[in-house]
Amino acid sequence: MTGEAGVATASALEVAGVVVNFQGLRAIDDIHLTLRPGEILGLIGPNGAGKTTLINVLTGFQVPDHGSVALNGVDLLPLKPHQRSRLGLVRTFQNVLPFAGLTALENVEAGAMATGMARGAGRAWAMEVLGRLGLADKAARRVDTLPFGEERRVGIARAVAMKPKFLLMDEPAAGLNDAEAEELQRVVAGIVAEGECGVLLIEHRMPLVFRLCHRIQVLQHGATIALGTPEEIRAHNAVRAAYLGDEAV
Ligand SMILES: Nc1ncnc2c1ncn2[C@@H]1O[C@H](COP(=O)(O)OP(=O)(O)OP(=O)(O)O)[C@@H](O)[C@H]1O
Repeated sequence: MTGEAGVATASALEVAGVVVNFQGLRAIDDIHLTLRPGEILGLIGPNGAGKTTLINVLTGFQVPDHGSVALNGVDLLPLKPHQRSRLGLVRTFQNVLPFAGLTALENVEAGAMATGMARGAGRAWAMEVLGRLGLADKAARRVDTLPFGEERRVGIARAVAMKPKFLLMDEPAAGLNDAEAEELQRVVAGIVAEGECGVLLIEHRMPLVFRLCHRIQVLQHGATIALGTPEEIRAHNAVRAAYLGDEAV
């Protein structure tokens, strides 16, 4: 949908015609992407395809040379990272949980407070989010004493406490064992089902991506080479040749 000023107004995160150059290297080459509420969109591609650079464009850590990024019709490019997260664009990091010395509850509370909630309401909301992610009985534990999979889930809980409209997940399953990855899959599906938020999932574990995502967008050398349902991507010859190889998905 297009409004009077030619700005997209649909309820979505919309990337149009984004280009990023690094000293002669075109890291992102005319990317278009649409993420809707309630949708899990996988972003996959070989190392160096441009996935992290695109996330940095979305979150405001990389200024694109061309193109536009809009959230529910609001132009994000003039906004700073914290302003974008206030609008509901929230990111989880691969291996970073900055408050390792704090409890699970304190970490998730930090996410709640970032939305501007008062302390009491923030604590209650943080407890609710911990409960939703199966971590209620870990609230008082310092995160650096938790198993790796639970520590990772606390990081996701902190992002969920920020009430994202769109959640950007950068390799959430990296380093998890199979049981933890399966639990993560349930958690991500639950976040989308309960919160009506949309998830952009960057992940190298293909079985997880193909089970979880509604649509998958495949990047190579900074450009989109395929976009479709998991079934369509599985059957896509160029994707198999470029990336999936013999991996069973
Ligand atoms: N700050 C930078 N300066 C110069 N080149 C960069 C910079 N950041 C990324 N690149 C290059 O841009 C290209 C895209 O990198 P990017 O990290 O976005 O890929 P990726 O798909 O996230 O890869 P991976 O799966 O390994 O994380 C690569 O060729 C990379 O070397």
